[in-house]
Amino acid sequence: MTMLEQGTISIHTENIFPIIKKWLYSDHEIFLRELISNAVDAMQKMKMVSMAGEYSGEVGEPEVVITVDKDNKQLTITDNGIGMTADEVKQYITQVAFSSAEEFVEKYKDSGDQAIIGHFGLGFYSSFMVAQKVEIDTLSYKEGAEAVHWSCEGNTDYQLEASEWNQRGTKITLTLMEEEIEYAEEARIKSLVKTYCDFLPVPIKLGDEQINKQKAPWKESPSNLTDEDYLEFYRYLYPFQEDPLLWVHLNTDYPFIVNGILYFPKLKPDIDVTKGQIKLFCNQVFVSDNCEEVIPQFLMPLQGVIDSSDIPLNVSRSFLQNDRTVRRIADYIAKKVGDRLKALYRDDRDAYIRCWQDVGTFVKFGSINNDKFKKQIEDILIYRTTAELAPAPEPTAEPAIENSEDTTDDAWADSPTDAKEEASAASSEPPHTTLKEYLERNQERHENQVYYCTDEVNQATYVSLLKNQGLEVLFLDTFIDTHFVPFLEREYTDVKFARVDADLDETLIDKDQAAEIVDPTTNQTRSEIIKALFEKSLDNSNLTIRTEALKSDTPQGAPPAMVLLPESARRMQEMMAMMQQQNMQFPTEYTLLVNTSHPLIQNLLTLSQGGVVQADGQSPAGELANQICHHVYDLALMAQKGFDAEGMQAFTERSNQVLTRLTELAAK
Ligand SMILES: Nc1ncnc2c1ncn2[C@@H]1O[C@H](COP(=O)(O)OP(=O)(O)OP(=O)(O)O)[C@@H](O)[C@H]1O
Repeated sequence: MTMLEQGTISIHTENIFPIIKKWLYSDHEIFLRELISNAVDAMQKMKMVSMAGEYSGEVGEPEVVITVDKDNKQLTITDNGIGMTADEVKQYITQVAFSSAEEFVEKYKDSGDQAIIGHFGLGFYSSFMVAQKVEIDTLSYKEGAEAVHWSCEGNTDYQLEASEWNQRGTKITLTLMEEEIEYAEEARIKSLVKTYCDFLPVPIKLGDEQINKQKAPWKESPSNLTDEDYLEFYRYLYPFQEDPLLWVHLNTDYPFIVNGILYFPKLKPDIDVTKGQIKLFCNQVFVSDNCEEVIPQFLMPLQGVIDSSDIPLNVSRSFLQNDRTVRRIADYIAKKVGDRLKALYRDDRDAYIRCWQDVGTFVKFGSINNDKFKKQIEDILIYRTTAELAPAPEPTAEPAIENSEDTTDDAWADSPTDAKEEASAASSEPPHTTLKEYLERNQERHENQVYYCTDEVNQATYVSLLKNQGLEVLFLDTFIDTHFVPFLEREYTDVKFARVDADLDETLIDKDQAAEIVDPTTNQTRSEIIKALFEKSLDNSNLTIRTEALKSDTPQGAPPAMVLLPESARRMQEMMAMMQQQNMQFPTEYTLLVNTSHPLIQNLLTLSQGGVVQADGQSPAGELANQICHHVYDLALMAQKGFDAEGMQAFTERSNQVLTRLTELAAK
């Protein structure tokens, strides 16, 4: 081989090779992505050169071929791209590539411990993280070009000589360092290609076998994709997961380029909302498994792909967070998600309600965190309700937004609220309503007062009590609602929110009941006697006994007793539990509301008054009344909290005693 040149790579600082070699151990693997990207670039340039008529030969089908040779610790990456002349090798590899690698390392050093997103930018020289020697054999497409061989052993000296390489394009040969021999394993290479280069638009072969998927659906026009295509892509990205609820196809090229498909997954209870699951790509090359800085925080649980060459990659995360384009891209994504939801609400209310349980969590989280998003979707925030509502309006004929190409950026200017505001119930789905509709509907009965339920099972007694008396209850029963209710209160300062068990609405109380009539002999009302009876029996200073006659259509339509937890005390308890990451402790102070209209309570009063006192001072009837007081209390409490072991045992024992006593009486 004739030596063309022997030189010294110009360096401006100390040798950067040791830095590159040591650089972020866990990320050595990215060298393969960098080399394959260069190969694909070279092939795309070849295509352009040919299209411009600057090359008359056969371009051929582009492909990247990788070979591994474990015995010789070698890995080669070959492309049939544009190739390089000796001058270009000197210019692009020894000068440009080196100085850009150097610049990158400089920048990295400045950013201290801050992780640099994607580590793009290190380029060709990243191969020195794994190779003790890197060789290039390349033949340019240019007429009369001669093949050249460049080699460098990870120091500042390189050789450039003639090469026997006789095909257009470039072969990079890495002789791996001893400790990097894993990159001569076929399985390792396959998995790296699948991770980083799966969607590159040219076949990548390991020997004869193509190992990348090649089709990037997010680059397609949405109108060319069917629902099945979107689902198939999701299943490919996230195997063994339930199908997503809906998706949004992002497709814009002005004022920034963003393509992507975002999926709303079914939410799992243990989901970590702080951990992103969206894959970030740059020109179809995988960059990172999280793009927390790029997508708004509230959309973090979304899945899918974002591809943008406008997101700066070789910068620190904090730089990225403050980058104007990145912020605008984040806004764009949030707006598209909002548009998609509004289109679904408008076009298919049933489908919207069906996925609301999961999607609603994102939307509520988004409303709390992002004012623009809140404004965009506030009219489509819905709540399941106990009201029986008329069917939803027919959908309009406007096309769904996700299927429209997008080339505009109104960067979330005040978006028009085009959602329907009429009744939002659906034929086959449980009725749902917006808050505005709720307030309007109930203006007469309970103006600016919202009753809500956080646990349909435990609060069933309360819900049916309110419902039976014509009061409408909203279900705010997802984990985000603990934060969402205070948020709504801040938004609607005139409106009061009370959980169904917080207090009694005046309309539930029957004011004309006999229980309030004063008995001239005792000078007490029946209500006062019942109160005293419970106070004495339960003997619990933290417990307030309140007696009221509850309205009911049938004698046993309202429960004999209920536990009321004051709204503010309960919320305080919830907040403490959240901060300490513990289960909520039951508030220490609360009220037992005893329903004086209930036959059980009326019988109890009679029982407590009518007993014969025995010689030993005991009154069997009085004792039974005492036990029944406890029992009534336990039953009311049971709706609110389970028993501990001791409580359960006492409850069972007492139940048996009461039943025994009652059967004795009945048998007499
Ligand atoms: N396989 C190849 N075929 C043709 N030219 C190549 C090839 N690999 C590298 N080059 C040339 O070397 C230059 C430097 O490559 P390098 O990977 O360091 O940086 P880059 O690709 O320009 O940018 P990046 O930092 O994003 O990787 C390329 O711009 C290209 O001109």
